[in-house]
Amino acid sequence: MAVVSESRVAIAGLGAVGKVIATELDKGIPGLVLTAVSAKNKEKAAEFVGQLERAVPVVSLDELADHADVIVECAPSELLPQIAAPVLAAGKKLVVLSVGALLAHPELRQTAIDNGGSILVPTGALIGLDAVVAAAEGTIHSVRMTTRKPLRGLAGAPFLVENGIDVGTITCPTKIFSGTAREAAKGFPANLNVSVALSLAGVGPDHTMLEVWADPTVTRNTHHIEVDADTASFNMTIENIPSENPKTGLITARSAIALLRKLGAPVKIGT
Ligand SMILES: NC(=O)C1=CN([C@@H]2O[C@H](COP(=O)(O)OP(=O)(O)OC[C@H]3O[C@@H](n4cnc5c(N)ncnc54)[C@H](O)[C@@H]3O)[C@@H](O)[C@H]2O)C=CC1
Ligand SMILES: O=C([O-])CC(=O)C(=O)O
Repeated sequence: MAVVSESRVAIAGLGAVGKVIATELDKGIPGLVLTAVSAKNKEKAAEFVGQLERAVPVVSLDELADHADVIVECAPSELLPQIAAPVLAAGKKLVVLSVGALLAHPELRQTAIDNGGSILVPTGALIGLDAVVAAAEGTIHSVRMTTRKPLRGLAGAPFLVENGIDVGTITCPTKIFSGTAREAAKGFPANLNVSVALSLAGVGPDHTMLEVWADPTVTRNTHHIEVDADTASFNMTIENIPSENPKTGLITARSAIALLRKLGAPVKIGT
């Protein structure tokens, strides 16, 4: 019988997403083993990994590639190039949650190509990327997305600060942004990664159109997508329960875990 070796997984960022992924890896996912984490607060991280069944080292972002075959990026978006460059230069796999930051760093794709690395983008907090990727094999005519978030799921976004919008004063559903996924990535780097993932699956960041509503009547981060293609038209909605980070839906970590599980699975479901 063939001996299947385990892939070593490291996590960059132990926040709402990273802690859940680390915990699930520690519980056991066939073919995968957690081997390192990186965190801003090393003492808190050491305490966290100390509670795992199998403690792992807390290392710097630059060292992650030395410890693992697959590195999961779930840190603030501005750290993406620092995390990704050494991983891809070492020809390893990088799972990216801060998808929006990929647009500002197209050089990462070339680093992956030159060194045999790969960038994996999970569906994350969105829905339907399997169908969008399939439709993109033919011709997609249009992709539109509408996001509604409770006010605390949007607070502090650079677009709001730059435009003097105080979501705290909003008392009824209010459209606060209309534009492309590329513009959303700049204006909402911690809130709308999903729109960039959708754009990369389909017609690209300059042709994926987005509306964002600050909505005091919703408690969930809600994303609705509408796709019109030559093979199908479809629209879907996901209502995400916020995690300990109100900007991030609980399903985000689960999507990354499902992607990791699929890496080593003998049967892989979905495009
Ligand atoms: N692709 C998608 O569908 C989604 C993507 N996201 C994105 O995923 C990323 C992670 O999200 P969350 O876990 O909710 O964020 P979070 O803010 O809860 O966690 C980020 C963690 O990174 C840590 N960190 C900060 N500086 C660091 C450094 N120098 N080294 C190591 N760690 C550092 C922070 O202390 C924090 O614990 C964010 O960029 C978020 O915008 C979130 C939701 C959906
Ligand atoms: O969890 C969500 O609703 C989406 C999110 O924060 C993001 O795309 O960055």
